Amino acid sequence: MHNVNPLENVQKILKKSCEILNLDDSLYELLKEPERTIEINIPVKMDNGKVSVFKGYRSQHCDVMGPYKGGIRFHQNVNVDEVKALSIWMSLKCSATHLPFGGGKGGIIVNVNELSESELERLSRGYVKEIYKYIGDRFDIPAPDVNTNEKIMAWMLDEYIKLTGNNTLATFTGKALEFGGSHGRKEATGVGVAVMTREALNKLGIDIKESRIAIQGFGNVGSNTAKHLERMGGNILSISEYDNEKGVYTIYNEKGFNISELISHFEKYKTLINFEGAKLISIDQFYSLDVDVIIPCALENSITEEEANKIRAKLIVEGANGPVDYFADRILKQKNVVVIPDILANSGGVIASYLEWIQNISGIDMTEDDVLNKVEYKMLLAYNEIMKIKNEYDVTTRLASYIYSVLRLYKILKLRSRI
Ligand SMILES: NC(=O)c1ccc[n+]([C@@H]2O[C@H](COP(=O)([O-])OP(=O)(O)OC[C@H]3O[C@@H](n4cnc5c(N)ncnc54)[C@H](O)[C@@H]3O)[C@@H](O)[C@H]2O)c1
Repeated sequence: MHNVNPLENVQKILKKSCEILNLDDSLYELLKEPERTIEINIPVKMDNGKVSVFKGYRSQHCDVMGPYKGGIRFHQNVNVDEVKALSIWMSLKCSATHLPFGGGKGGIIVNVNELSESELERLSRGYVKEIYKYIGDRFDIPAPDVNTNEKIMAWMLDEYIKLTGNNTLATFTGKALEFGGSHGRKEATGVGVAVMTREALNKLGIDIKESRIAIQGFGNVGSNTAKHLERMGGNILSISEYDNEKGVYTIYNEKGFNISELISHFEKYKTLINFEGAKLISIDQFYSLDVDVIIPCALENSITEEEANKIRAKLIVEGANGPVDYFADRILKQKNVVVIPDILANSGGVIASYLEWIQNISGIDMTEDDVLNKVEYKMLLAYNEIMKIKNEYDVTTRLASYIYSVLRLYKILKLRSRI
């Protein structure tokens, strides 16, 4: 069994796509690491009066297409390689979907469940205090990621404005509607994942109305993906979630779940267990389910060789970033399982963030329909272009997506004489 960290994971595929393109040796050397990674220590006065110091990062990968753009993650497993990898994926995602942004990502090593609300606020403001000189609406635009949300964005933006006097809303996206946020932003990633699932199923000759779907993670991406797949007629048979006390658990119903009821249940009880008609199954059973598609929407490396060997689904759509590791990917290829990669599948979030940024800068509002239609339009454009590359080079959808993104980055790097 191989263990690949997310940075090695993205570098391996990046290298392969650069080799296939065979353009310039320096292309891979330039793209394999971020332009800079900032490491910070954040002192936070805890409720008991003592100071705890938290480690945080901001990685800025490549700014040739525009300001760095990417979320900030609060998680106990955050580490520098993960943040770097996530920033590289952001560059590739922005390039694939023709956004005027480069890749960025941030994170703090913290278990949010161990902090009170006021400690969380001081930590969020403390992060901005350490990085405010290196972000800005034309330089680096953060957003939420795992365990961060519009409340945290409000604290961060407020702190940024206080420290800089630059009263712009456009420095952070993923904000509350009342504080410069955009209609449709919360749903956008899930809408995009659902649209990509529909297209890929269609290509496999499976009618979405007949489809059987399993989802890992029922947070922002997972729950909105489920909601929109249900709207399109898909049947969600199984969902795997994580609970601080119980660990990973999985629910299953062969007839499929009513997603709006499931979302209400999860909001109310913070667990999917005891939902009417939900049978508990093991995680091994989850991966070997007789379903058409598995949609991982939790964290990186959920699907390693072990899980890949069990998978019977014909399609994997990566709602999360980096959920299938490099070696699992090779097994899935041998098994003819189609994988729609993260840099394409979950790009709806950054597209909506781009539209939020445009609204903040221009002062012109968009409706939810404006935003979600634009998300779908841009993703379908990227999907169709990537399918052409897939056929031309006879490669997997992941490699085709990388080739497409890297080629666009190469052209602009060349125009700007950076290589
Ligand atoms: N939120 C966005 O707009 C967005 C956009 C693009 C990519 N992503 C990526 O999607 C992934 C999920 O992000 P999110 O915003 O939905 O986060 P989230 O915190 O809202 O949801 C993640 C969910 O996964 C669950 N989970 C964690 N570990 C699990 C495990 N081992 N098995 C099953 N469930 C598990 C958590 O309990 C949580 O409910 C991340 O990789 C993130 O980087 C998010």
